[in-house]
Amino acid sequence: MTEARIIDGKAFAADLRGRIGAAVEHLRTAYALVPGLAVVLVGENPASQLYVKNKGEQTREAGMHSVTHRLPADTTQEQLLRLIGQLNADPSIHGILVQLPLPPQIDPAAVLAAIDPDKDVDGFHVVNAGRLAVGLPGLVPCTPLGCLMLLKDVVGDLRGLHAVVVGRSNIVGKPMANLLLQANATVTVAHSHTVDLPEVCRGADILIAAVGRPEMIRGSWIKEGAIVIDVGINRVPARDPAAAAAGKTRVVGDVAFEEAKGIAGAITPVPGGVGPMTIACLLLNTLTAACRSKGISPPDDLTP
Ligand SMILES: Nc1nc2c(c(=O)[nH]1)N[C@@H](CN(C=O)c1ccc(C(=O)N[C@@H](CCC(=O)O)C(=O)O)cc1)CN2
Repeated sequence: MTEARIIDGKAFAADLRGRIGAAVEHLRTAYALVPGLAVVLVGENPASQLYVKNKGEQTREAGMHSVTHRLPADTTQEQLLRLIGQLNADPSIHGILVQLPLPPQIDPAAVLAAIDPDKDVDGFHVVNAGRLAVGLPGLVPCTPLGCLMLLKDVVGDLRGLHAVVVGRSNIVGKPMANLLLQANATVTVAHSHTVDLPEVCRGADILIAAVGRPEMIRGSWIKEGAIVIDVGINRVPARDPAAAAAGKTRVVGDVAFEEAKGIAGAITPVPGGVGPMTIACLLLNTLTAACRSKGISPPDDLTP
């Protein structure tokens, strides 16, 4: 039995960010255009604080204009909507992202609906969801876009392959299914009501795990040679009991990696797989939004 190829999302994302940086430099010299990204964080969720810090750093490293708005946890929906209105009207900002989750007094649907769809670099606005569903150019959610890039790097052509997406969220599962359909895969979307989920998964040439449940997908659910893309990022107690008792944690995916790697043909690790692609694709979407705002074609060697 051969071990699966480990798909190095961290290296792929670093290379993509380098290519985005080169494209940004070209935009600056050829068109005097500097793509700008505004990230809005409400509250003090520690994981969100880290993601937002990384987004700012990586945006600047790519040569883009970066603005971060850190708002207190008791910010009202009205205050947040006012800020979004200002960012929509700001010509130096081509991409707007509101970090999720939001505090309970704020309705995320109302906030996402307020972002100009052409600046919606998260791709969460219903206009962009609709564009993706009918195959029109729009902005595509970053995590599924990153998964598609990794998949295409491993298999090239997805035509006719059976892809099973486990999870049907608006942020990952549904856009992922639409992207796979566009790539001519045969797509099954499985969820909490699916009958005999292990058997459904065993039918997959490509298995996308996006359920948010630590190590739920076992090795025995995977077809030999399948490509497994693990979107899950779950914090569980550290392996060492003393460390766990001291509150230390580790990150695992939705797939039982140690079991799966002996069966799959290729698999993304957690951490270091899909996660780093999310921010790289955010930069890509910002570049795309900036180009479109000036009627410039985005460089096609960057898109999957
Ligand atoms: N507005 C948005 N909010 C959130 C999104 C999003 O795409 N848009 N996604 C997640 C958080 N996220 C980016 O915002 C994100 C998550 C994980 C990673 C990452 O690189 N993860 C590392 C491991 C990190 C760890 O150890 O905790 C990895 O997988 O290697 C990047 C970005 C929710 N909110």
